[in-house]
Amino acid sequence: MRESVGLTGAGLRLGYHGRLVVDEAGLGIEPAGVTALVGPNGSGKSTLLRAMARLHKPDAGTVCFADGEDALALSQKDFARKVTLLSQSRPTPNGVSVRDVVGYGRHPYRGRWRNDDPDGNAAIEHAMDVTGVTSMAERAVDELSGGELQRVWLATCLAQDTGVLLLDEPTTFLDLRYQIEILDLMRDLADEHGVAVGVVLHDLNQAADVADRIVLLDQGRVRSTGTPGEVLQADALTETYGIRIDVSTDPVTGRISTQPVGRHLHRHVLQNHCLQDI
Ligand SMILES: Nc1ncnc2c1ncn2[C@@H]1O[C@H](COP(=O)(O)OP(=O)(O)OP(=O)(O)O)[C@@H](O)[C@H]1O
Repeated sequence: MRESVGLTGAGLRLGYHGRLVVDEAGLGIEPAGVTALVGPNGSGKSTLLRAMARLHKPDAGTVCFADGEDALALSQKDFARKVTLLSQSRPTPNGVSVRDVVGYGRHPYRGRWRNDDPDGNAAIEHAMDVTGVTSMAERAVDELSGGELQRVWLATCLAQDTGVLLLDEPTTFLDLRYQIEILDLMRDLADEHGVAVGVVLHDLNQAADVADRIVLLDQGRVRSTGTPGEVLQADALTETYGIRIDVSTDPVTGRISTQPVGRHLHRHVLQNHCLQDI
């Protein structure tokens, strides 16, 4: 992996067609760490992450590397050597093999000739290996399932070999095994390779398990930033999501878990009461 210096957004105002959807947001994606962005639908998570990846032009604010370098001023190629984004949806090319799609990740290192990139093949094979797609390397990507395709796009990002890795809901479409493997992979990249990982997650428990820091967005504003224990507070979550959310911490492991309480859960309470009455 390339050396990461982290990526910081400050005072970001982001909108669509004059409608402001993110206001004065700050976001630090620290090196050797995982920063999770959480919040309700429409709170601005994807827009903020896309702005950090230069895919959404801010109306105001800055995006800089931690050494002060202005990320918005770099050439496309230089930026792509430092930052990559796994976005929520990408157009699926027809008839292109998995290996070739993963190879797209090497575009910042390629000049006119393929042998301009001596590390390319090893990076592609490694990315396919850690995402479990090597066995489908010769298959066309348009024939894959949603979860298989998600892993191929993740491999493409990993092949890009950047110090900053941004992921927008990477566990969507994935079965339980691959959800957990992607969380493990994020941690390994941060812990062993110093990568600065920024990830949008809907599952607050996954965020609590994997992240060093959590940023909670509420209607386009950063409501709180801090460790999982600091941000995942029952009152703040209940207010932000508009549904009762209980939070508990395992006294032995310290693991935090959040439990949204819906009406359907009353069924279990009623059943238990009935059983006790028998
Ligand atoms: N291309 C677009 N054009 C106009 N408005 C948009 C566009 N994309 C998003 N928005 C609006 O911007 C706001 C923030 O959307 P965004 O996708 O950033 O939220 P999010 O927190 O990622 O939501 P979700 O959890 O549903 O993915 C929403 O009100 C959304 O309707």
